[in-house]
Amino acid sequence: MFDLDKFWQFFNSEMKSRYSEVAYNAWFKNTKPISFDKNTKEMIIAVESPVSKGYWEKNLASQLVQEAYAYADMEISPVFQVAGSGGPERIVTPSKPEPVPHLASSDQPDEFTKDLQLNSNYTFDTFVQGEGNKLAAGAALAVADNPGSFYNPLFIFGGVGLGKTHLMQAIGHQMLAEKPNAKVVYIQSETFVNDFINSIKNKTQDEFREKYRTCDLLLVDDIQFFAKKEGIQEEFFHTFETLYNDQKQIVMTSDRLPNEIPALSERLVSRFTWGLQVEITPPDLETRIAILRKRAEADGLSIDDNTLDYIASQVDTNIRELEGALVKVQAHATIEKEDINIDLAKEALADLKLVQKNRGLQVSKIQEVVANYFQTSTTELKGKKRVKQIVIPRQIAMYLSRELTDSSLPKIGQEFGGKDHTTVMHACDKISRALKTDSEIKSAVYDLRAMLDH
Ligand SMILES: Nc1ncnc2c1ncn2[C@@H]1O[C@H](COP(=O)(O)OP(=O)(O)OP(=O)(O)O)[C@@H](O)[C@H]1O
Repeated sequence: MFDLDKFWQFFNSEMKSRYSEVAYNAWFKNTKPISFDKNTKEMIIAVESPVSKGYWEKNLASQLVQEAYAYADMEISPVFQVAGSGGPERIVTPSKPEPVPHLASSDQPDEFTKDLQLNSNYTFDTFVQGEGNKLAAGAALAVADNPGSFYNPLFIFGGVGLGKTHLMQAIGHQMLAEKPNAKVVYIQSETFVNDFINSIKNKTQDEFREKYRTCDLLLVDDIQFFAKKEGIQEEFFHTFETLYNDQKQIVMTSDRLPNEIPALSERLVSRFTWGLQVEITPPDLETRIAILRKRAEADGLSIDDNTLDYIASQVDTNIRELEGALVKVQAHATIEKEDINIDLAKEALADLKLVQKNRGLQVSKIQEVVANYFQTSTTELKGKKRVKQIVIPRQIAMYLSRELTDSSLPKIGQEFGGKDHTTVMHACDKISRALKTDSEIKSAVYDLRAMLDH
């Protein structure tokens, strides 16, 4: 009798030994069998996202079929279904079983060293996956596994300090680990701009083109700086076309989507969307703790769970700052000659709390919290619907934005889908008055302030 759960356990342990941890987490961990029909041989498997489905169908289904045969002489015909909604999908995975070796930039062949400044810490092994980044990590792995074919270009976007550069460079490390002679070019977009300008000044355009148009992997960080630079965009367009047509991989990062980059030419916007665009969103508490734990381990620090939890709860939007908080605690412990514990962490980070408070909230954060509270969406808050269930939350969100941020009325209007500042003013007046007469609104505003910690 074929036992589906047992077979899946067997298959998973096989895959665990064959794939790196990152790849395993990305492809297998959340994939589950649903049913097997012994007459039709159909095995239904739930995968996390459409991209995962595509990847399984293209790259992993055959392994599953082989393993079923190896396990029970069983022929199966896998069918993949997407379970739940996965958000902006994209996925992952190196087919090479070995973990990705680290390669310090000093190990690069001479011809690349002048362009290549890969940070040796930015590998897949050191990258912690969590809710906010697993699709991006998956996509990066898929690209590292199949450069130039799977998702080209790969466009990683998201807020400051969330790991975009780290992931992008991890692709570079993996390519160099597998093909040490590959030509990997990693640049900040400003470097491209400067190189281009210099090449015109020095009449070295041929060298410029040679550098950018003949690489195997081009990694361009913070591409939003191409905004409004027509000549650069024109040049980059040709670079892109050449690499793309030669099936060379292009990876870009940005703080926003291509169509949100001011005055980015239509043809670049369209090309940037040919491959895959994947967002990294801020890490949840669990991921932040995991990042700190990994970092502490790497630094040989022993920190108990409560203290890690405390530090992770102090910085919630930027991993660079999260790492900074750990460094601060570490420094404090050295100066005070004490072990790291929660009291010491509190002392060390006391001023961080102040800074964070003074820095104030973002309107977007307020919108998110208000939308959640009233079980609506930020899109509705920014929209035009005039029904009461939306109008009240929208007005409360405007009121709190006015009260708790430094944003001007026009700026708030803008953040609410481009509304006029008089609309914001009206909302603020209305909620101020309601606070005196309407107990429901009063308690909602009270709760929301508490949630926003203000
Ligand atoms: N998931 C993660 N696991 C481990 N470290 C991470 C992770 N995400 C980010 N980091 C670390 O956080 C720091 C900031 O990451 P990175 O520079 O890649 O962010 P970024 O999104 O490119 O930021 P920016 O928008 O400023 O360019 C780096 O030290 C990086 O190693």
